[in-house]
Amino acid sequence: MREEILHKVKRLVIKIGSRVLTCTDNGLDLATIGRLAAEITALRRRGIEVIMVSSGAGAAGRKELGLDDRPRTIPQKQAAAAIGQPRLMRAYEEAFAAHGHKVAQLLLTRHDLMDRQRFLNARATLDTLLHFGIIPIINENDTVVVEEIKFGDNDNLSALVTNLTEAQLLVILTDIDGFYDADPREHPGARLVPLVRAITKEVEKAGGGSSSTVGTGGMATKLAAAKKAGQFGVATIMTNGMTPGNLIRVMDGEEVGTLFLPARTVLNRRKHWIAYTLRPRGRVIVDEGARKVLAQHGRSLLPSGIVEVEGEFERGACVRVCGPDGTEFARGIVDYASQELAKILGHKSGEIETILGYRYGDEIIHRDNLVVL
Ligand SMILES: Nc1ncnc2c1ncn2[C@@H]1O[C@H](COP(=O)(O)OP(=O)(O)O)[C@@H](O)[C@H]1O
Ligand SMILES: N[C@@H](CCC(=O)OP(=O)(O)O)C(=O)O
Repeated sequence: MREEILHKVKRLVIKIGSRVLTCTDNGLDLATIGRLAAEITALRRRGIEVIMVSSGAGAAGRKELGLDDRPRTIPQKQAAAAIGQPRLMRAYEEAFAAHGHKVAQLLLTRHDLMDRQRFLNARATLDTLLHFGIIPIINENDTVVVEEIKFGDNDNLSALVTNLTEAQLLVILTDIDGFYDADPREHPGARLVPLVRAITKEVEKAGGGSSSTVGTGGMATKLAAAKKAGQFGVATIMTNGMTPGNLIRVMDGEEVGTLFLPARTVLNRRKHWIAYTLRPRGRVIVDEGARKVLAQHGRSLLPSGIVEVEGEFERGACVRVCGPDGTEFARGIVDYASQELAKILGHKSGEIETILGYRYGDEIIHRDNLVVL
């Protein structure tokens, strides 16, 4: 199975977690960075293009602020990242230069991938860098990012980068050997799972938070990332980045870490973007009949099936679609704003024009703009 997947890999996204890159006292671990640069160089020699998503800016900077533990406020976190990011890049630059390779920095926010034009600009930049044999190193633009436009963790960002770069594999290097069937801190008998065929609710339940003072999101965000990548048809392999040679072992097809297979039904780019890149602005609660036809028969959402609208949003916004019990089961782009929906919900499509005095169409969310999760 691994061989089949690895055989097709021409372009690879490697995500490296903060703990892998830092010493216990929070400074950058230059020896590890040097070793990873050597391993990545070996992959480049095999003709594989590598895009890195690297954490570690915050962890590398917090020592300079005299903080032993996690920064407590958002400005502290942003200040730590502002100090740490150039240090991190300098460390990579020097480590790769020793092997004759050049690196480049890209700092992204969710806005950059939500907006088609920015997305295409980022893609063109990455393609150009790869064309010139330069290794792009991506991180979230922590110093400017606000809640609204934050990815929040580099696991999810790395999954979106596989889409941006059309890579064939995502490798997540972290501080643990792979995915365990339960959070190993709470369950000492937990076992490593070498293969995950599908990221089911049960699998998600086993994914706990981070155990280190530098990591963000823990296993939960890694599972979310593997799911996102999987819905693009991209497999994820997660392994311990602190173990020398593991990256090479993974690419040699050895059974290290956990392989997450891609989903059987892959979402097209537009639907993936709706489901995972856009940020939902509100909720639309539908009745059981509407839930059924949307979820099972792939129909569009009509006003008659809507029972409640929550939040304020414009026409063209992304919203969560929830069943009568409030559970989200789909996401989509609305053709009507929340204020318009409040007037037409529960009515037949034919009544829209009479109620509003105009109409954009019969559907509230057209099936082309609707993703069942
Ligand atoms: N089921 C699980 N399997 C493995 N690790 C888990 C699990 N649940 C929670 N974790 C925790 O997730 C941590 C890795 O996530 P995190 O600290 O965010 O690392 P990174 O900095 O690499 O992103 C592990 O060290 C472990 O403590
Ligand atoms: N952008 C942040 C890292 C965020 C993050 O996801 O960290 P991690 O869980 O260690 O991959 C930084 O560089 O400090």
